[in-house]
Amino acid sequence: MSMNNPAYIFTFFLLIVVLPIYLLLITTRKTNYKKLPPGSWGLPFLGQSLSIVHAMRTNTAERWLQERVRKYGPVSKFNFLGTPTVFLHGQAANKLIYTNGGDTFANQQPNSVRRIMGERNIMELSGNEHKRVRGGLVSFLKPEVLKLYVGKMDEEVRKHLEMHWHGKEQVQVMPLMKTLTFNIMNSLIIGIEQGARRDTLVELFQHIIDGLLSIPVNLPFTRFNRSLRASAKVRATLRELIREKREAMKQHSADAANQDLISCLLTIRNEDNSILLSDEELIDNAIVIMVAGHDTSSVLITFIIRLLANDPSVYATVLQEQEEIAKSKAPGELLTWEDLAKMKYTWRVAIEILRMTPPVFCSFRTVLRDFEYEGYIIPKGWQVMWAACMTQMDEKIFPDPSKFDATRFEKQAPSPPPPFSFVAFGGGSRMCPGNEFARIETLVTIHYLVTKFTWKLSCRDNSFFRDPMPVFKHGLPIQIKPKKD
Ligand code: HEM
Repeated sequence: MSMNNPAYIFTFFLLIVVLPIYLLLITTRKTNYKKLPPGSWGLPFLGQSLSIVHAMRTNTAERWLQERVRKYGPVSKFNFLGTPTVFLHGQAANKLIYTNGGDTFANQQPNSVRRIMGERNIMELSGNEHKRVRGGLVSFLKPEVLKLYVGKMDEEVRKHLEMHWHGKEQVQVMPLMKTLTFNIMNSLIIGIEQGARRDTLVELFQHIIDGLLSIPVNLPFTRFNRSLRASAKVRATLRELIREKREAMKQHSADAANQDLISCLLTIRNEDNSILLSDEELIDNAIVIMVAGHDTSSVLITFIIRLLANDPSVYATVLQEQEEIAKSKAPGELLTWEDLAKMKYTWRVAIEILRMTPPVFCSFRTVLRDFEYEGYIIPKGWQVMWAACMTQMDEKIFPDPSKFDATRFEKQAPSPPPPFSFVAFGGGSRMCPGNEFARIETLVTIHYLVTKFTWKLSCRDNSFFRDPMPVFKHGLPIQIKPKKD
């Protein structure tokens, strides 16, 4: 082949010029990207959103995540609802997320959640803003204050049983527990008593919840659109309610101020006498609390009712504990804070249920600055996602994780779970401030259920799926019989 031959010139050009440039590009690209976590971006825009939403709806989401971990390890990237996301798994990852200050992670929710719940809701805020709003909410949700409301919760539970359980042979547990916990929240958080206004809010809040993890496409008839419209209507109702409460406080100040969370927040002032929370902050946070509070607790109580129907030994121990407390009360006497302190076994049962089936499946943070974890770079602007079930069902931490064992959480158990492994209520500065509220309403409800009724499951399929909260396919129907007094 002559040196002037065009084929020779072309080959020479390839070897001497193009190949070195190609190799240079490849290696540079490798250097820039080699530390990004493994995983694929999936479909344009949608990424893996449809696949994970489908896994939740078929109750295979835990398996979906476990397969990711098997394939890519504890750190992997994917695209969720249009945002580059890194999925982190393990106790060390939980610790990293819960203990890192506001400079690495912001508690920004997916766009759909932010638009529905409002920009000023506590889950969107960081640093001092978060501290201020959280401080306001905790001033009502702390045990010293909530202990004064045990009687009010007791009355709500009894009213509920009177209206929806007594005189019935069959009930659907899941919708009823939603009604009950929603009514408790209505009474203690926003202070709306029974009536048409409450009934409208129940429906609107269900639309809000349905849209939270939906694909954020705002077209008529999408879930997201229905949720946004419901959120606007709830806001209008709460604005009106705040106006009424202010008016009532002017008339009979002290009484009206101590009725519920909103009234309590309306009275709290900063040192310079300015109001602690603006009306918009009050509204956004009342919505968050109503959503965060009623759906989670109703799921927990429903799981307990299912377990008590299926496990005679756990049922017998819970019943014995509750009957002893019932025996110590006069007819009609309300439960007290001290009674709840005696319900230790019942609460351990609840905690073990939260371990195996945490109502909150996964949580998110936004990455504020590039950081390195397990040898990978997680870039600023990405979203971090983690799931409580991943450590709570890890056999290295909780041996035989699929076995229900309420003794795991006994103080004297041989090895209590290590920190950041049981995270059903989250952790760190953002740990659920409603855990005490949830404990009270759960214990009061179970007390009256086991002492006043017996029940058995009346449907073969009592399975559930996630939407994103657990939903029982048939609402968990049960046959009930009242106990003789
Ligand atoms: C069984 C019941 C409940 C469970 C399992 C639960 C679970 C959780 C979890 C896991 C978080 C943290 C999420 C994260 O880190 O991103 C959280 C936060 C929160 N929960 Fe709960 N929750 C329950 C009941 C309640 C109740 C009854 C209320 C209100 C009365 C409530 C109010 C809140 C609020 C306001 C936050 C946000 C805290 C912050 O960002 O500082 N929760 N909850």
